[in-house]
Amino acid sequence: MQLLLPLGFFPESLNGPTSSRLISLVVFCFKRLNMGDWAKKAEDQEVSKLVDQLNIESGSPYSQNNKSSDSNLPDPNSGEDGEPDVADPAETSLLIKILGKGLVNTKLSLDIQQKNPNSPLHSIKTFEALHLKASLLKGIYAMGFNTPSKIQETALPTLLADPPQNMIAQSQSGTGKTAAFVLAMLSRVNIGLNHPQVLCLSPTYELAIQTGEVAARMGQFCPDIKLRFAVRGEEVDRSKKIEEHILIGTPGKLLDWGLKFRLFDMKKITVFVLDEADVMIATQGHHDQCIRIHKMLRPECQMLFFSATYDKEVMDFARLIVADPTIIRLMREEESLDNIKQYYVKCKNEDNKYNAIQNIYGCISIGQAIIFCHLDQKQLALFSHCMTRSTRGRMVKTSAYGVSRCGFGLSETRRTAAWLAAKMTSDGHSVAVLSGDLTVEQRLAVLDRFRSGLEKVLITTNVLSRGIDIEQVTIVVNFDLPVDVRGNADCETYLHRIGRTGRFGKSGIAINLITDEKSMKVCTDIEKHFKKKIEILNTDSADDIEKIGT
Ligand SMILES: Nc1ncnc2c1ncn2[C@@H]1O[C@H](COP(=O)(O)OP(=O)(O)OP(=O)(O)O)[C@@H](O)[C@H]1O
Repeated sequence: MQLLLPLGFFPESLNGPTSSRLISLVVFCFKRLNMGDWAKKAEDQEVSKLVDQLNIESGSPYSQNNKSSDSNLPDPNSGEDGEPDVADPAETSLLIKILGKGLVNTKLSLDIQQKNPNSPLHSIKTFEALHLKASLLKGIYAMGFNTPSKIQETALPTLLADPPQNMIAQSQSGTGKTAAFVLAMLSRVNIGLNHPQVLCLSPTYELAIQTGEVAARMGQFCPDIKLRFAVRGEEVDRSKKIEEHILIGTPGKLLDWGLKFRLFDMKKITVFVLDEADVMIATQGHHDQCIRIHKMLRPECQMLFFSATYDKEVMDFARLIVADPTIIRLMREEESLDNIKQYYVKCKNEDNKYNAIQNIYGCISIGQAIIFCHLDQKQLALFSHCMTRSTRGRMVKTSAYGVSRCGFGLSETRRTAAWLAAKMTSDGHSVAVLSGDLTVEQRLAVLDRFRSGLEKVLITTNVLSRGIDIEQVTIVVNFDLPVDVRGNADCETYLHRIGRTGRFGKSGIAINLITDEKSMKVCTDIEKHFKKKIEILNTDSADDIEKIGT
């Protein structure tokens, strides 16, 4: 079995940090090989009937929104077509029946949840039913996936269909979107052709690496499929065309390689995946780069957009640039998962916020925690400078260590990750800080240490709000609630942040720390937006805290 490891999967020419990551990934894949899980197959008659019904009633398994395929892209700011906020209910009601139900009980085991037709993790069919290549099926089972989740079961037949169909898909955080599009990417590769055929764009370095790791694991029995990361720090020989089949990376790097250096031909791309599509469309820098790439692709290229959230403008825009997409959407109240219990804590001031965290830690056992802060640029720059100097490239006890060494201005800049990290460290917690201001190597090192459990608390910013998949995270704390530039609730970011816990049906806790009317209003607006209760938690009461931990 060891001989089947995906050595051929890894590009020969990789050097730098990513290649060593790939080596450890081989080891990782090897460790995780679990061929004992082959057998389990769950069929649920009732929901199978629903799907059959769906086929009959809609004439197509999925909603079709036949928008223009015009490759002359419209002005993203002009969006005046007045489309409804959610997809036409008549078109999507059946889909929503399958996808939209929240998880019902956080305490149920994964298996039970997957058998529950009301759970978005419920599987209607088996992976075999998708008629995948045997080597891919083997990879899926080796990852421990027995049955597809709802998004996988619903999306994969369309993703794998011939002729290829475009898709704009939404499913809640941690329900298996990445695995779905990665499977589609791997299935589409023609190993007879030695050039890039699949592009997968991620908003951050970490997410690109994580997606590549999923692809490597899933493709571990497909040694001929080659993948390459197109991320910051990844060197490329400009005199040689890229030969790997799949490129996963950030838009800027892919644009450099494809357009500036012409190291591969965009016209030969057959699958284009936009992960976290809404942020890729809505964020200025990403938007421009993604659209430039998109414009260079052939109209026949399969476009796959995935995210847990799409606001109206983003969805309208996506529907304009993706020709005839199959759209899988959730209703607003179904976007947040019931397995993530949400609370808010009223605090008098920043110090009091810290006390709330202390009290929670004192009363319940927490696997790993992610704490989201707002960091202003000045603080970040100073903090990062201190860290670089104090650690000399090594990431040991990163943040707090660096902070104390450089004498970070604790008094007036209390509301910072550094301040929080220092305080938590002095209380005996093992803490790491990850912000967009670190070098990519530092960021990856911090994340790796946290992922492997060396640090139990990760203090971070929105840079890690999306996609990062760490099973052991049981609690997410919004030390500062996410707001947009005008100070209004940033509901999408909130949902992605809390989605770092409660992965694939596990139970999770999200805690929002509130200090004033402004932050209370943000919290209430988020509650109203998702139509999901955020309960008050009194962290001065051990009894109350214990209740949330049960
Ligand atoms: N069919 C499956 N069976 C068991 N586990 C699965 C299955 N599909 C995905 N998973 C696991 O569930 C976790 C979440 O999956 P994934 O990261 O694909 O979710 P996502 O929807 O992309 O999340 P996000 O919205 O945060 O990006 C991962 O650890 C993944 O390995």
